[in-house]
Amino acid sequence: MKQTSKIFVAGHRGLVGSAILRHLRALSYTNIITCRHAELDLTDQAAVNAFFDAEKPEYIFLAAAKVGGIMANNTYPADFIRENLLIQTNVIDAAYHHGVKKLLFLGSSCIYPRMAPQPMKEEYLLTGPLEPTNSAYAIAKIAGIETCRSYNRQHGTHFVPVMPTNLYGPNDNFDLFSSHVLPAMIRKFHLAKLASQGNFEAIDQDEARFGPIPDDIRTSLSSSQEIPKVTLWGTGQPRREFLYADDLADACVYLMKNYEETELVNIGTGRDHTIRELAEKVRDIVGFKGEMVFDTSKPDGTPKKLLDVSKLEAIGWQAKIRVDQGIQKAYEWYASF
Ligand SMILES: NC(=O)C1=CN([C@@H]2O[C@H](COP(=O)(O)OP(=O)(O)OC[C@H]3O[C@@H](n4cnc5c(N)ncnc54)[C@H](OP(=O)(O)O)[C@@H]3O)[C@@H](O)[C@H]2O)C=CC1
Ligand SMILES: C[C@H]1O[C@H](OP(=O)(O)OP(=O)(O)OC[C@H]2O[C@@H](n3cnc4c(=O)[nH]c(N)nc43)[C@H](O)[C@@H]2O)[C@@H](O)[C@@H](O)C1=O
Repeated sequence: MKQTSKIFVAGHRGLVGSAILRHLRALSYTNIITCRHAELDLTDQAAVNAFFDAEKPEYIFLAAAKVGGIMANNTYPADFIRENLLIQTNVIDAAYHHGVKKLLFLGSSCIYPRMAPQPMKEEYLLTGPLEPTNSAYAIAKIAGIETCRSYNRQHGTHFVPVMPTNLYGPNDNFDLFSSHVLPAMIRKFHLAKLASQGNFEAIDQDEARFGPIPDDIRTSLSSSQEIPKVTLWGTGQPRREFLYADDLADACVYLMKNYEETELVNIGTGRDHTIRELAEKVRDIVGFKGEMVFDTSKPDGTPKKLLDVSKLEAIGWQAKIRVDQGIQKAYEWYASF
């Protein structure tokens, strides 16, 4: 991939796509193409083909997808499987027909079996049953891996599936129903801190910027003189691994330039934390002084998800941003609005 190559970043306004775009610009790539969802719906095959006819990209980062946390996945499985199958199939097929030199397909660590041995190696794919809260999304992503492999085998393309762990950073989704855990914690602790300071104007501004605050959280923030409690989901015992989006972007560009094979590669840090430990870190970084409670009526999901990153390290890449530094950066981004 040269500085002047024509590079399509699909999903450039999301968490991952925006980080890849920032990274490519910082590295002085000059010929990057993007298209907003409102102008190009990637589930529409004819529209995707017309876009490729007009733009003729040479390299693609496929970071457009229907994405969400445990509750969104568990509530809308039909949307997750349908939209992801359509987006990835349309883009991968158009990439083949338009002679794209290399494509990186973003999968997810939820492709591995729920009870896979830890840390999870690439070869554990399809060795056991999936986690039920996100099986529809996981099966779409597994189909994406097999689509890349099949086009490579039949057509000699160079389409590479990469499997990132849980991600966070600027342009994350902070909606308290559909987000992942880290942005949800940042927002819940921040709102509770504002309420404990009596800063209700800032809470209204937060709602205007990041979307509606659910009624139960609103009530806990507005009513009393006491410091509100922050309610988190599940038992707090599941373990997750977190990678900052800019580290992921660095890994994706590194693999695009240096990985000549086509088999899938995990992208993570190799370290995990319990949800409770993570909550304590976020609470301290935000500076909230009150209590947190766990609502065990909400699902835990997979008990433990930690990627084996030895393949990635052998290719020459390692994560650089520690989780406490990353949370600090993500909180600064969120609180700057
Ligand atoms: N976030 C995470 O923790 C993880 C993410 N990943 C993977 O990384 C990739 C990117 O995820 P992430 O950045 O977090 O997700 P985001 O939701 O932040 O971004 C997804 C982007 O895709 C766009 N998009 C969605 N549907 C369409 C469509 N039909 N046509 C055109 N554009 C569309 C969205 O646009 P709009 O917002 O306008 O709809 C958005 O810009 C995904 O493949 C995901 O599976 C993997 C592991 C973990
Ligand atoms: C990236 C990955 O993301 C999803 O899987 P997940 O890792 O289970 O997702 P999550 O980030 O939403 O939750 C992680 C853990 O955190 C707990 N938790 C506590 N309190 C909140 C909370 O307030 N919000 C959320 N969302 N979770 C909370 C929650 O109960 C769970 O135990 C899949 O969509 C999957 O498809 C996928 O690829």
